Amino acid sequence: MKVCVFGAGNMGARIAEVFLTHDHEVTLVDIKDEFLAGGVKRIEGDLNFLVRKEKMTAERVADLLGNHLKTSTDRNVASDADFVIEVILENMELKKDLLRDLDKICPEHTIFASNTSALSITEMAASIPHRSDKFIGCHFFNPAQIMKLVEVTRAMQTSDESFKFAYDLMTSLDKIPVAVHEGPGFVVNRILIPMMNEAIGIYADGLASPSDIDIAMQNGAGMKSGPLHTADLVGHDVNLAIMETLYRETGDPKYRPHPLLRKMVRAGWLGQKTGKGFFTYDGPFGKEVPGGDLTVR
Ligand SMILES: NC(=O)c1ccc[n+]([C@@H]2O[C@H](COP(=O)([O-])OP(=O)(O)OC[C@H]3O[C@@H](n4cnc5c(N)ncnc54)[C@H](O)[C@@H]3O)[C@@H](O)[C@H]2O)c1
Repeated sequence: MKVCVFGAGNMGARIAEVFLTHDHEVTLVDIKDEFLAGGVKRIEGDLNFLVRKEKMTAERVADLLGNHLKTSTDRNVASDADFVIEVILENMELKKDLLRDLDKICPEHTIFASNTSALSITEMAASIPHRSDKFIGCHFFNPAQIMKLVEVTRAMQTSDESFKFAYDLMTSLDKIPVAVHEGPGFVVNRILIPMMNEAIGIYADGLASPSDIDIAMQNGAGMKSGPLHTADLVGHDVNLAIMETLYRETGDPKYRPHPLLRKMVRAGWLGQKTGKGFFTYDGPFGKEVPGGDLTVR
């Protein structure tokens, strides 16, 4: 199947990798060549890791990267796509603008998906009225090449055929799909992101260091990764956008983004992707530097 992934960032590159390693023809699209190069580098790094672990041969990696993965900065490459998934910034207007263009570019049969964390699938579907039945949320989790869950989220307009197509497609990618209806944050983020926001508040109140908050939740609540490490992995711009969506959509003050989360975004301390968040990393997407807990409130 021909798959176009829009957005070569944190999530898009890894979603492209999942399709690639399951024998689809993949085109990764972003607005700048440097972003595409960064995405391809991450895919290459993951596949070479599999070679070192003897889970993939070097020949297969060369074939996948050389013959089955393309990159482009031109939206028109989606003109023969069977499936497109948008993985661009968490901004409704940007997403709608892309979808309206793709609606004109793609063939009639193309199924459209969004990897949005919390925005309305129904509102996105409504922006492409004559194809809204073919629009669905496929919410992968971070890191997408490893995490099994995909929330397959129906817009009010999504047809049963499109839902079944997406659900079966996710199963064929060795993912565990769950069926979800439209709602801010869907299932996981409605629980997870406010919990991270609370962890940020606990730190800002001076109760414990970032490391100790995570150790507490790992060993007291059975979490594999603590809330602040997870928040750094997701990216604080994404966390803030999700909290704002939950707050705006529900009007419930329990979803108010913590002011420190806002400050982190303003400082550009977005977590792993910029090399600094509640922990310090040796560069963008780098390894954690021991003892690098945030000390500013
Ligand atoms: N970060 C996470 O843990 C996570 C998890 C699940 C879902 N998501 C969702 O996935 C989406 C992307 O998040 P991310 O963390 O990968 O963001 P990111 O900032 O790492 O990447 C976004 C990419 O989209 C590109 N882009 C922007 N406009 C574009 C356009 N018109 N066409 C093509 N590319 C464009 C940007 O240049 C950037 O490379 C968001 O909707 C986010 O909510 C994120």
